[in-house]
Amino acid sequence: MAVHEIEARKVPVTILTGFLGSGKTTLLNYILTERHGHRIAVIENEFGEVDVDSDLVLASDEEIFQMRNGCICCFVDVRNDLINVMKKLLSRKEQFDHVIIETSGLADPTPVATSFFADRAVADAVQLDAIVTLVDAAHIDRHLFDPVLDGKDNQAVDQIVAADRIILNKIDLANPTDLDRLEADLRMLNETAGILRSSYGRVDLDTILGISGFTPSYVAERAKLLNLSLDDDDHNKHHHHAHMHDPTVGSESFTYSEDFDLDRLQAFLTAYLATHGDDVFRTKGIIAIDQDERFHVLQAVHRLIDLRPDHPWRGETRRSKIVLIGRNLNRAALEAGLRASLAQPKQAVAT
Ligand SMILES: Nc1nc2c(ncn2[C@@H]2O[C@H](COP(=O)(O)OP(=O)(O)OP(=O)(O)O)[C@@H](O)[C@H]2O)c(=O)[nH]1
Repeated sequence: MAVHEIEARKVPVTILTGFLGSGKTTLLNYILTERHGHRIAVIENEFGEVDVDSDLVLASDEEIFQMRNGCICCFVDVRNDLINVMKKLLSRKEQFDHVIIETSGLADPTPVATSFFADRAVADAVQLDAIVTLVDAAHIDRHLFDPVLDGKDNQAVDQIVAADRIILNKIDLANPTDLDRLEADLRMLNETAGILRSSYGRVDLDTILGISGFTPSYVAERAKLLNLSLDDDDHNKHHHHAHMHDPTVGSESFTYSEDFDLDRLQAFLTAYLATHGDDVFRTKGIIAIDQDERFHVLQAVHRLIDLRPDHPWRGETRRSKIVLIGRNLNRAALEAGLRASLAQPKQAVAT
């Protein structure tokens, strides 16, 4: 069999990355609902203890695997899980023809990419199609030039450096001059990746899927920079010294079985983020609102809040989940504010 025929049977894998709130799930939903002829399996990984993302991904026929026990790029167990999920998927190869891995917003995609090469069976069966990095045009500056990370590993930068395609998203929130300047900054970090612009992730999918944009030698190069060995055992030994996330970033999650008062919750979040919005990178939630049949979806990126009704609760347990990710999160203040925003304030069930 010719080499190109063997190559042709490999399953393409796209790694979808981008800082917290840059629009990964929005793009994923767009991909999953567009008619593009691909049958896609999705593997998701998120940061934060309570799973909100799976509620935010639209129901579809595609397979969605959740990996929640840590950041995909950071923990060896999770990366082994990734290989196991991939092996499980590959045993049903006829059901899909493309795999998308959505990384957590705080992941460096390079170790995720290297994990494929660490397992021979997986390496033989899949082909990394591209690392696609979403960039939030309205908020990326504060992360690229984050003074707290001066001289340290910066995931927002890592994600751009590793990209084969960069999608400059949320162009509706920036003016054309800023976009041009931003694009020039991105070009300084990554000289070769194609840069696309979008609003709500709406790009021509042919420009991001099935592009064979990934260059394996680059993985080796980046792995070396990170002091990551492609050999599994070796990697386990050195991993913790090689690559750590920004240790100043953490998450707080809350679960409530009582309903919220919409106005009070909106007022509390607006006030909290007005004061702490520099430090709170991301807020997400699924919220039960008093006297409302519909669950509400809470999305905030720094101070920009979006809290809106979605579908009626169906068979699910009516219960709210909220996750905040950022620095200096004051759990006690958050809990007090959230509890005071319940329709009938009671004891909170913290997770
Ligand atoms: N104005 C505007 N908002 C957008 C755009 N794309 C996404 N959003 C909003 O930005 C917020 C975050 O989008 P997500 O798709 O959840 O971002 P994400 O990268 O998956 O977030 P994490 O999973 O936390 O890393 C949501 O409120 C989206 O509706 C856009 O192009 N313009």
